[in-house]
Amino acid sequence: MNHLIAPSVLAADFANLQRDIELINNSEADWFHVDIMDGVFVPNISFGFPVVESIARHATKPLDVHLMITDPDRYLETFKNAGATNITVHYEACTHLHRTIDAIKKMGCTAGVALNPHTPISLLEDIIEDVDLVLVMSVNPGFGGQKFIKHTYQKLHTLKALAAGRNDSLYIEVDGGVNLTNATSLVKAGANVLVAGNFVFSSDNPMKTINSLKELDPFSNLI
Ligand SMILES: O=C(CO)[C@H](O)[C@H](O)COP(=O)(O)O
Repeated sequence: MNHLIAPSVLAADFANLQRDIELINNSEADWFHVDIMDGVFVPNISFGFPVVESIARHATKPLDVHLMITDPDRYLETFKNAGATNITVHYEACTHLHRTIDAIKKMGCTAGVALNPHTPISLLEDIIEDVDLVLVMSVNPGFGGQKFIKHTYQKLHTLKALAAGRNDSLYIEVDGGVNLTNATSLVKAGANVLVAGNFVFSSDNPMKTINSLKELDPFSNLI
């Protein structure tokens, strides 16, 4: 699978949200990454259902919704109705992860599980076949613009090995501090979805930045 790019709307200009949505629509990005923070699971609050509905109304690409919230089961259906294509919940926020993943799929969405930087890949041993996506957090969740944690490379290798032969269509997503310096190495380590927020929207030309991330060819020098 060629790698996908999911610009994080968290770093967009909320006063010009429609402009930034159109920018993503017209770029080579594949998905919209939509971060939901509740101020409890993470020490920050982002935005809620009306904003997700507005994004969905204007977006021409799938909405990849990352729930950084406690007890996400309460809101799965509301996010689906707001326009989510993929819903990712945190391993650390779920008591019955298998049930939650099942509920997301039964609604017709793809289902992802996110891991905080301290949470080992090995904990996915008994659920790797059931998820569509694993989101490896490469910063502690809650804020954009943080420094990339290098141990992520090791986690991507471990995840790729865990999924091999058991879930070969798995989306392996990396989120936090992604930029043009580490993107090639991340794809080589196993990531096939790159989330980028600040690197895109703080750049002089966000469209060009998205397209540069997409046009990387990490395997071009391999026979
Ligand atoms: O989930 C997130 C924060 O919890 C963001 O998606 C992530 O941090 C991306 O932002 P940036 O690319 O600016 O690091």
